[in-house]
Amino acid sequence: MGLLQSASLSGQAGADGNHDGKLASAPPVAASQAATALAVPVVSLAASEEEAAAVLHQACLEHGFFYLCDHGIPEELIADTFKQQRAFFELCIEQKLAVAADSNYRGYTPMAEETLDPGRSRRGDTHEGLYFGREVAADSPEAQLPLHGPNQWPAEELLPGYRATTEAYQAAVAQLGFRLLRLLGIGLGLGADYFQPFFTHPMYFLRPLHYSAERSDEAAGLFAAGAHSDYGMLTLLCTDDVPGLQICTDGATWRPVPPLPGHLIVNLGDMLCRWTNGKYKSTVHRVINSGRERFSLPFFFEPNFDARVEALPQFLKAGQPPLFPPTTAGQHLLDKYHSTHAGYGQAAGTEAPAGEA
Ligand SMILES: O=C(O)CCC(=O)C(=O)O
Ligand SMILES: [Fe+2]
Repeated sequence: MGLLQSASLSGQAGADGNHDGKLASAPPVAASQAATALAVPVVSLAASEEEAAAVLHQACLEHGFFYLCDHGIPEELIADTFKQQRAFFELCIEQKLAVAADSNYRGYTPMAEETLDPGRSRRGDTHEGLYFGREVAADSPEAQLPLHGPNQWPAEELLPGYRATTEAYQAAVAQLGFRLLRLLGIGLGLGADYFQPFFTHPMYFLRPLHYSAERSDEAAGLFAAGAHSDYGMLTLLCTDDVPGLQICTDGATWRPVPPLPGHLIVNLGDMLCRWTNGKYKSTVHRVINSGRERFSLPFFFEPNFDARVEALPQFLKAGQPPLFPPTTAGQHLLDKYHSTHAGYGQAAGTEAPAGEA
């Protein structure tokens, strides 16, 4: 699919919500409505930066979700990365727990450890996952920061090629993140390099996920991934061919964003919403499982730990306070990990950081 096209998707009404454009607590339950078609824009990286930035800007204003094509990550690398993740998740629990998430929250998080929508869930989400951040040597001064340090890799003898493949995919998708940063700067009229200084030591995380085949049951409070907005700047998501991702853009209806072969799904996180004082959308989404096992590869692209995230002056109306209090990228991430990961406080041995309003 080329530039300026959009994928028109019709959806099934599900649990309903109310996303008010602010950062996402999950939408409250409301009456069901019939779903209408939703056009998800497609940004092509084969177009000029100006053209691509214009489509991206529109997508960010509308739903904060778009498909990305002509992204340049080889199909074979994607296929190998999924193959390696499947092999990891097929290991027995003891082998997986050998790389259990450490004090930097890097490593394995078991099934149901995460509850993305604690208000509505009765059990943890039906997925297990792994966090791999930007590799930081244990003796680097950066390793003093929360969430920073060496990654934990399964033994090479156990999963030959796992680390090399996963790192190659992570490097490729991180490069894409930097390309999208340029488009964001152009789209906002701030200049292609505007966001670069906030990403000199980015906190990015590849998070291979495995969803069990257990059917989601909204009434019973069981979700594959509960309703949430993403915490960072951008999420670049690659999924297998099993649908499940849904977004709520109108406060009332959940609509599917199905996988499209050769395309990544990109969505904005909270930090862009904060920087633009709500002008760009960090849209609530979730994963509903209809009975098939599913694998996905979200890549969370986040600014430097100490990057200050606050509304840029051009997005403030005279005399009006910003919608969100200022924070830092690191603080926002820690706040979110504390509220959604059962293991975070324990593994980290940290005190809960001061919450934000
Ligand atoms: O697996 C998916 O399709 C989405 C996952 C997601 O929303 C997340 O991990 O934040
Ligand atoms: Fe998400």
